[in-house]
Amino acid sequence: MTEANTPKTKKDGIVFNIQRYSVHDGPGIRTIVFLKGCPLRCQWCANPESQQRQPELAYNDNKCIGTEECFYCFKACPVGAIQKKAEKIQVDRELCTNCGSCAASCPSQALNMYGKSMSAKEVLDTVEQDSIFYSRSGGGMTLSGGEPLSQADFATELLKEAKRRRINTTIETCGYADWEKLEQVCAYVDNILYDIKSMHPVKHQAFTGVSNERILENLKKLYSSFPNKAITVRTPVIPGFNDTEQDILAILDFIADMPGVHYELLGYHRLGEPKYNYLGKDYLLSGIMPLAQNRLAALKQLVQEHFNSR
Ligand SMILES: C[S@@+](CC[C@H](N)C(=O)[O-])C[C@H]1O[C@@H](n2cnc3c(N)ncnc32)[C@H](O)[C@@H]1O
Ligand code: SF4
Ligand code: SF4
Ligand code: SF4
Repeated sequence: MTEANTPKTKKDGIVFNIQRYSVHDGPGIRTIVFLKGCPLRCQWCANPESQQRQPELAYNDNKCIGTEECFYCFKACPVGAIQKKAEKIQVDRELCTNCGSCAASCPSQALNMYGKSMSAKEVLDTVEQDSIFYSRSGGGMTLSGGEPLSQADFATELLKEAKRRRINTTIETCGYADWEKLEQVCAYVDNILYDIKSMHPVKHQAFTGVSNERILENLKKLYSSFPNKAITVRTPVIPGFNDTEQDILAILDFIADMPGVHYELLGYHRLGEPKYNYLGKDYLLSGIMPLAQNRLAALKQLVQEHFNSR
């Protein structure tokens, strides 16, 4: 491992991106901190680089200047995982240990590491650079990922530090974690964005790798344990998985006895698709197009009418 990828202390976390000036994922202008690691494998996941907990190597063929020009990566790899392929390279993922040496030697950033070790102070010092925007817009820091609860202790450190610096906090979570971890983290969160991807346990298992039982149970506990927190349940609408009226009505039914909980639909997008290729992974939904605007609008209308009739 290179120095940047080696946790400096036990308290450090693995962060793969800090995105500034976001107007999604919480109120106002926000800085999104993306933590690595997730127990789910949603087939549509826009952040495949988030799923594995440890830093991992990405290779973008388009940026490689060619093995005739440099081939520094070959010399840097201690395990022989890099070979020539049509004047460029290929990475043998079976051999690769994600040590990062090749990425450090690559002059064109064709090779890159997703994820690096950071302390809570380092993260918050970056987040705080935008505090002027937060105070004007009601924004703050959002923890995302990956699944922030898979680094629950680090997430708690980040949130505590944000609170100490009077920064508003939001978390985006799939809700799949031990209840104690969810409870621990949410104690320091102002807004909770909580995904319910489907009410159907078998479909949920098939498309995300886990059943939805624990997720649904955790939402009930969250609602009763934190009556004053702002909770928004969200559903990414994925064609062929959960894009029927019945799918959405079943979720609305589940949250019907949780007054005050907001609900939002997110349109499926394929912005993450190229990253699957960089990681040597297959994108299983490559033939699936985003939902037509009018179908998504009709589902949003359904949600609106449901709330109006309550
Ligand atoms: C990347 S996830 C991270 C937080 C957490 N792991 C979760 O799934 O809620 C953030 C949000 O992006 C949504 N999302 C992921 N991939 C998507 C895609 N291809 N299209 C639309 N929304 C997507 C998720 O449903 C979630 O609401
Ligand atoms: S990250 Fe993988 S391919 Fe790159 S030097 Fe390390 S082992 Fe070799
Ligand atoms: S070091 Fe980078 S640019 Fe050079 S051959 Fe390897 S991947 Fe291509
Ligand atoms: S739970 Fe979130 S981060 Fe994890 S695979 Fe699904 S969409 Fe991606």
